[in-house]
Amino acid sequence: MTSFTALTTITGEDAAYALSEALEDLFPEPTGVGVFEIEDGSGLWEVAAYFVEEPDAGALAVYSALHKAKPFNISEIPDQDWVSKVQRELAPVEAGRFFVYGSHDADKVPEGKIPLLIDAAMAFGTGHHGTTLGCLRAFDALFTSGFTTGRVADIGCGTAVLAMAAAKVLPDLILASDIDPVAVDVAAANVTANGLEGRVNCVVAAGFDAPDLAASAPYDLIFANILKGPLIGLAPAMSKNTATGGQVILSGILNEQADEVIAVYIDNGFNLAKRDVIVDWTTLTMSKKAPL
Ligand SMILES: C[S@@+](CC[C@H](N)C(=O)[O-])C[C@H]1O[C@@H](n2cnc3c(N)ncnc32)[C@H](O)[C@@H]1O
Repeated sequence: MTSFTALTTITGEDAAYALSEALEDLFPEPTGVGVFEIEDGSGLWEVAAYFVEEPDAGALAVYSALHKAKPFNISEIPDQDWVSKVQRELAPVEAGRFFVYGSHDADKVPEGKIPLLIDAAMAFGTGHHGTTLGCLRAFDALFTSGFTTGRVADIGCGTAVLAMAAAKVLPDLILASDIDPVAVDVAAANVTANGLEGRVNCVVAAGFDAPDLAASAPYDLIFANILKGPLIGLAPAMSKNTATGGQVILSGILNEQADEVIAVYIDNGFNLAKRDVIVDWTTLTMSKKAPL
């Protein structure tokens, strides 16, 4: 594991997103996972990994990538127990009927809320970021409006926060995938910690590229909280794997990118049903039209 400090004018998971986007431009394929501590006191965020393996070259690449986006200073720092450090700092999050909390806040779950236990680890999805929160709220709204059973997939599951929210309220088996094997291990541990063994199946896969995911398609609901580029790249597969009348909840989209993503999904057979903005981030709910 290579660790860097990043001195930056943007904060928290937004900084992590900016890092991911800048690095994605330089490296088409993920090559590892990096931990970046944002030195403004906002905490520590994992960056899905787009830098070369050798620390020196990696540091250089990260530095160059960041200079394209913002004036950053990067330096390598000694590794430490990042997970414990983050766990001490995270507060619980309420999202509609869901309450996402770490085990240090087990005594704070409010009466009547559906608890999702997620301890900070090496995967994205503690509920704090506007994209995760947007997806949880969009799902909460769908459930309220009558989506109480269906085939569900969570593409880019990270901690499995969205898959587990679905499994807590729907009777169906939920399929989840992530391209990062570390995230899938974290997801599986969270599924166990939440008593959802056998209810959520997490696999390592890019998009739908796994036999388990293909076998359960088409889906009535697909979550995909990944960046604009992967969302657009996956649009034909999302269309193929969504049942007529089914929904997709899309996030990881900066507000200024939303129109482009909507246009691509309309071209792939979807209608826009709902658009939610949380600070800089847009979450879209889109439904699959019947074929002409
Ligand atoms: C922003 S995180 C979302 C995590 C969680 N679903 C949430 O809403 O908080 C995006 C996740 O998507 C994964 N990912 C990125 N591209 C992917 C792809 N093409 N297929 C599957 N997973 C992907 C990343 O490894 C990362 O764990």
